[in-house]
Amino acid sequence: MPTDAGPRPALLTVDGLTVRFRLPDAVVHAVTDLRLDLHPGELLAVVGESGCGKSVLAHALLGLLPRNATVTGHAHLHPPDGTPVDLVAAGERHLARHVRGRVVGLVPQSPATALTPVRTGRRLLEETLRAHGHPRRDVAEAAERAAADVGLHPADLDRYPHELSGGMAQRLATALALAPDPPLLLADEPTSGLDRPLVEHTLDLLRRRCDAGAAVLLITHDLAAARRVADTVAVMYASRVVEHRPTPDLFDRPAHPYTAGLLDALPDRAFTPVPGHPPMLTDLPAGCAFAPRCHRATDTCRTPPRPTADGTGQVACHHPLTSGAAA
Ligand SMILES: Nc1ncnc2c1ncn2[C@@H]1O[C@H](COP(=O)(O)OP(=O)(O)OP(=O)(O)O)[C@@H](O)[C@H]1O
Repeated sequence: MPTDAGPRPALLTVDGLTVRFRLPDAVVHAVTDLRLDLHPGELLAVVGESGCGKSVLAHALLGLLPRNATVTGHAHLHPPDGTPVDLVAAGERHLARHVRGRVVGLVPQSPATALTPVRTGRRLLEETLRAHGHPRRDVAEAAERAAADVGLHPADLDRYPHELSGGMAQRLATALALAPDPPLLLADEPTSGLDRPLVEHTLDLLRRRCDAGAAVLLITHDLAAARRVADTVAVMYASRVVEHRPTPDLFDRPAHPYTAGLLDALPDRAFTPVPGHPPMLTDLPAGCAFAPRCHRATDTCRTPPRPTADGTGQVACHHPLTSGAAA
């Protein structure tokens, strides 16, 4: 995938990542054959309708899926000062000791449930900083600075998670993920529950981390947020990435009919929702999963389209919009 992030080697190379959940009488195809690179300094937004596999992708990268999940493929992480690791093959002990928090930070989608309930925000932040080697003498000051960065008042730090509003818990979770300064941050809907100024504040904070050299994978259903801060956008549909290209190209010349549909649904565009509903991930069609909703579908779409480079990025569609292919 070409990006403007320069020739630096990728920090993360995901290759054929596939996640299945076993249910008593079905298999959920949550992520299928996902391939992408993420470079230092790059902010990649992963967008798509609810249930398409975005959060499962983030959890698969951190080994945080429940026991009914099977993960295959590879996700090679190349930490700047560490040993490369395949996040899929690495065991729980390695991920817990060397990867989670330290090299890969996670802003979880549901911070209220992810925050340890018996510690105040201050204690959580101070413990996180100390666990990642921050000198004890100025840890208190560093915790307040991390809180201020996300717009939390020092007094808010003395509350327990259940005493925080949803937006405050969200900001505390963001501060906890950012505090160890990980080179890779997975931010799963980090702006949910925040009002507009705080949304922009948080997005700008993530952007600044990238500008300082970190890589951010931002999971969001908010296309305006992606447009504001992302270098590249990957569009997921029914467990697969169907289009991936630099942000301006994706917004100006979408190639996949689904991407074009998502953009048409924006209030400042046609404000028309994509017709129909996504398929059940337990019952995907053999061919293109978007075909039943697509006005361009033909018999060819009964076979699955392969991701194909088209000049500015990649699209997986038998009948891409011609404007999208124009490099
Ligand atoms: N433990 C599980 N067992 C079975 N299915 C699961 C499990 N966890 C997630 N899924 C399914 O995997 C699919 C992808 O879920 P995921 O949470 O990644 O969606 P998403 O794109 O992040 O949506 P949202 O924006 O609503 O969070 C969904 O169909 C979900 O129901």
